[in-house]
Amino acid sequence: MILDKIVDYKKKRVEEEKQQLPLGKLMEELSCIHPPRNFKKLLSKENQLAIIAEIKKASPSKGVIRENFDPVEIAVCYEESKVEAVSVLTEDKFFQGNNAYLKQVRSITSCPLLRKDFIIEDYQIYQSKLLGADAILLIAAILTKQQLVDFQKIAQEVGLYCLLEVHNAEELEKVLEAEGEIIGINNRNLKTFKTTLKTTEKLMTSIPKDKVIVSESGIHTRQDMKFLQALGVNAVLIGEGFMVADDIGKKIREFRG
Ligand SMILES: O=P(O)(O)OC[C@@H](O)[C@@H](O)c1c[nH]c2ccccc12
Repeated sequence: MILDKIVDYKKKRVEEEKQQLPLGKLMEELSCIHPPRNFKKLLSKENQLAIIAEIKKASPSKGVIRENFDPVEIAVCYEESKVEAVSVLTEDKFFQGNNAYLKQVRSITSCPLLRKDFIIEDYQIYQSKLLGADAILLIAAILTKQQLVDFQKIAQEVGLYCLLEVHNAEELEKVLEAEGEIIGINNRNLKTFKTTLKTTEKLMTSIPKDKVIVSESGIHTRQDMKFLQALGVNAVLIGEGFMVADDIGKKIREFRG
């Protein structure tokens, strides 16, 4: 499965990164770090579907999605369009992201930033903070319940929100037991890459009302937005839908209606 491949590569990649900047040094640099921008509050506005807009050049299923890709230019556009938060893909092999994008984007926007990557070790959490993230993604499919608990604790200590991602009932149960507060439902089946908003519809019913719910992937139209809003979702995470647009600002206005 693709996730296994990504995680194998990630393990090697993190080892290289540790060589370049060992944990001890990284922690020293963290001592004078930014307070987080309030990711959670911005996603839980009443009567409004919040948008987390993603900066994503490529994906394993689609290859390159946006040829003329300038992360800073996209971030400026997202900010001008007043999205609630921005997600920056930093995974370099399968999504053609880069850690540097996060740093660059932070300096030019005041939106809260989600680091979109495959976190499998403590090291990456501290690194996310140093790169300028306000929130990190924790993917239940690749982490144990204990890791979800431990990683959330570290994130809280350094001042990072966590978006806990699930795509089936077992993963959701694990995330609820780990007491995640912001839950992302990934509409993409990671084996077939197919997306269906029914995944959100189905899993939503088992999530307590006090959680913030984000529907992720496969959101392509104003209709999709309306459907999710009617379900009571708090926020949507959209990558491709914006990345394929020539005029991203116009696309966002269209989605908002
Ligand atoms: O481009 P889409 O279909 O709008 O999807 C965005 C986002 O949900 C997707 O990029 C994503 C969801 N979970 C992930 C985990 C890792 C990498 C990427 C993702």
